[in-house]
Amino acid sequence: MTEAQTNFRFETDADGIALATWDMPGRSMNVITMAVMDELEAIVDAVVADANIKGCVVTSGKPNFSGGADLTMLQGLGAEYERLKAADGEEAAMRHFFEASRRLSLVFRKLETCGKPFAAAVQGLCLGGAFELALSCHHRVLADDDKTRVGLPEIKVGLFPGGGGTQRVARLMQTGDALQMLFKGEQIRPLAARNMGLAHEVAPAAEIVERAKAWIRDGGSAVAPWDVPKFKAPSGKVYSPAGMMIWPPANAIYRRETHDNYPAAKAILASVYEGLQLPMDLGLRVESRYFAHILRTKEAQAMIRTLFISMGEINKGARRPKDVEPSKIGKVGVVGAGFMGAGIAYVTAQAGMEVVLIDRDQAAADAGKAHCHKLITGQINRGKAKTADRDALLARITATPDYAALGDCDLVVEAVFEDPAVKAEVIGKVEAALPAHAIFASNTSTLPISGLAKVSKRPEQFVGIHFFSPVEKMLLVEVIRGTQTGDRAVATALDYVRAIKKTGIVVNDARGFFANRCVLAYVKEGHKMLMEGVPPAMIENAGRMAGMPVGPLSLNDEVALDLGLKILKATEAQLGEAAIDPDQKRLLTEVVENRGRLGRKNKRGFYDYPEGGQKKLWPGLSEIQPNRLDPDDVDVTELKHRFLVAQALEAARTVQEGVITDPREADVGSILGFGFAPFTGGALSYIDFMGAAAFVELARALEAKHGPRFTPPDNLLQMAGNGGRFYDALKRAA
Ligand SMILES: NC(=O)c1ccc[n+]([C@@H]2O[C@H](COP(=O)([O-])OP(=O)(O)OC[C@H]3O[C@@H](n4cnc5c(N)ncnc54)[C@H](O)[C@@H]3O)[C@@H](O)[C@H]2O)c1
Repeated sequence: MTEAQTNFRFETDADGIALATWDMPGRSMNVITMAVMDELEAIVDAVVADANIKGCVVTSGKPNFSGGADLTMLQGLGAEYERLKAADGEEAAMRHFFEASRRLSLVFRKLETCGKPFAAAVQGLCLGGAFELALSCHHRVLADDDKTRVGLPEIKVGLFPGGGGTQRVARLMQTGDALQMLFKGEQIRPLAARNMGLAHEVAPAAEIVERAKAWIRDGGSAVAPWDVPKFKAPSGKVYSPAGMMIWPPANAIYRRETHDNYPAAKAILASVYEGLQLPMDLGLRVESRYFAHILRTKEAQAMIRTLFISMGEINKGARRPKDVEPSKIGKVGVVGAGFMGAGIAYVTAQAGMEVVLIDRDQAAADAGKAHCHKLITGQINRGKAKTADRDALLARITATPDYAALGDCDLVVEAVFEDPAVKAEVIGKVEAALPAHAIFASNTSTLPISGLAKVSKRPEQFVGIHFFSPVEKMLLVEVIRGTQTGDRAVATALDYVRAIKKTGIVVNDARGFFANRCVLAYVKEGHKMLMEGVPPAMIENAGRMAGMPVGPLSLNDEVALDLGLKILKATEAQLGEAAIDPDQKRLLTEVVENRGRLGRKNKRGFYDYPEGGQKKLWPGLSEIQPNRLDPDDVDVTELKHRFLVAQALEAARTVQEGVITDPREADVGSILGFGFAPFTGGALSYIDFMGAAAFVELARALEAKHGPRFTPPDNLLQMAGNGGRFYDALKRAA
C-alpha cells in the first residue's frame, strides 16, 4: 500500500479483516481506470503480504458500486494500437494491445488466486468490469433494495466482457442461461441474481459489509469453485451429450438476434465454447484474445463512440446554449390530452413535476389522465412501481379544460390536432394565460416551427419539442430551433428533456426535422421494392438483416398508412408533383383508399392482425404488385445496402442543409429515434467508418440502377475527394 492511493480507502479491523472501500474523489460514480486497477493490485499484494490480515471485503463508498470501465480508456487503447502499428509494425502493436487489453482479466485472476478470501459487498449498480471484479471475489453479498442491479451490458456498446466475465458466468450457470445473459446484457435484480447463481447472499443494505466480513470470519474459502480439482461446469462438458445440445440452438439464436452484424456476439459464443473446454487460466487467455480483436473492430469503435461517448456528452449538455442560467421547471402545462399529450403528461409527472393537462372539455382531459393511470398501473403490475407511486403521480396531474390553470407554468407543450388553424387558436389562448418567463413548445411532427411561431407574440420563447411515440418508451426528443427561437427557449427545452431522463438533440427547423425525414427514406425504399415486385417477406427480412429493428412495411403499419398518404398529398399540393414519388402514391392510394387498409390501427395494413393471433403479411399484397420477381433474381445484399444508404444519404443531406450541425446528434438521434442499425454507430458513423469515398461509390452504383434518390450530396462528394469525415469538424472545434 502506498501513499499514492486515492481511489480506495483501506482499513483493517480487530479481527484482521480488511475493508477496501472504492470511493473515487470528485466523481459521483466509481469507474474502472488503469489507476484503479493498479491500486486494486496493490491491495491484493498488501492483503497477501500481511500475515495478520485474514481476508478482504471490497465495497463502495458511493450509492452505486460502479458502472464499470471508462470506455474512453478503451478507445485510447485503439489509438495507441494505431500509433504503435505505424512505429513498430503490426505484430508488436498487437502484442502490446493484447497485453494492455487483458489488464483487468489478469488483476482479477490475481485476486481470485491470491490465497486469501475476498468478498464483494455490493449496493446500487454493479455493471460490466465492476461486476467482473465482484465475480472474481470468492463471495458476493448484494443489497436487497430497489437500486441494486448487477449485469454485463458490454454487448450494448459492441463489446463483450473481457475481464473474465464470459468464463466465470459460464462456470456458474447453465451454458444456455449464461449465453442469454451475455447476449442480452440486461441488468439483474438481487434476488434474481442469487437464484441464477451469480450471488451468494442478499441482505439489507446496512448489513452487506458485516455479512461479507462474517463470511470471512467463519472461514470462507479462498478457492474459486473452478479451481477445485475435478470441477464440473453446470451444463457438464462441452462434448458430453447434454453439453452438445446447447450449441445448435445457441447458434440459431445468435443468427436470429444479430444477423451476423455484431462481431462481439460471435466472440461471446466462441469464447464460452472454447473456454469451457479449458482450465480457467487458459479460458481467460482465450477470452482476452477475442476481446483484443473485438476492441479493434469498427463496430465496437463506432458503438462506443456514439452510445457511450457522444450520448454521454449530449446528456451532460454539450449542445445546451452556454451562458443561459439553468432553468427552474416546477410546473408544466400540456395542451391536448390525446395519445401524445397523455404520454407527455405521464413522463413529466413521473419526473416529479406538477402537470396541468388541458383538453377541449373536462371529459377529454380526464381521459388523458386515465391513460396516465393505465401506464403507471402497468408499471405496478410489472413490479416496477408501487401503489404509493401511482397515487403521488396522479396527484401531480391536474386535468382541466381551463386555460387559466396555466398561470404559473414554466413551460407548456402543445399536442393538439396537427392542424395549423387549431394550433394557432391554442397558441393564442395559452400565451394569454402564461406568465412572462414561460416557454411555449409545440410537439408538431410535420408543421415547421417557424411557421407556427408567426402567430406567437413572443417567438423567441417559442420552440419545438418533438417526442416520439410511445412517449414513455422512446428515449429521443428533438428540440427544434425555429428562425426566431432564442437560446433560453432551447436551453429550457433541453433542461426539461434531461429532467424527464430522455436524450435531446437540437435540430434546426425544416420539413420532417431530422429523424422522421431519415426513417421515411427507409419506408420509401420498402414501398419501391414492393412496386418492383420483390417478395414482401424478403423486403421485411432484408430490413432486419440490415440491422433495423423492424421491417419497413411493419414500421409503416405501426405509424399508419393513411398518415403516409396524407403527408404525400400535402407535399404534392405544396411543392408540386415532382416532389413526390408516383410509385409510393400509387401503392398507398390502392392500399388505403381502395382496400381500406390503414395499418395496425384498423388491424389491416401490409399485415393482417388477427384477434389474439400473430400478425401475418397480408396475402393480397402480392396481388397488388405490378409484377413479381422470382426470389432467386433478388440480390439481398443490394436490398440491405439500399435501406442503409438511403437513410444515411438523407442524414448527410440534413448536415449539408444545416438542419443538423453536430454529427453526434445525427448518430445518437438515428439510433434512439428510429433504431438505425446500432452496430454502425449511427447514420453518419456508417459513412465515416466506411470512408466517404467507398460510400459514394456504393451510392453511385445504386444511383445508376435506381435513380437520383441515391445521388450523393455535395458535402459527401467533397469528403470523398479529400478523405474528410463528419467528425473532423468536431475535432477541430474541440
Ligand atoms: N401520434 C404520433 O405518433 C405523434 C408523434 C409525434 C408528434 N405528434 C404530434 O402530436 C400532436 C398530437 O398528436 P396525437 O397523436 O396525440 O393526436 P390525438 O388526436 O390523439 O390528440 C389530440 C388531442 O388534442 C385535443 N384537442 C384538439 N383541439 C384542441 C383544442 N383546441 N384545445 C385543447 N385540446 C384540443 C383533442 O381533443 C385530442 O385529445 C400532433 O401535432 C402530432 O403531429 C404525434
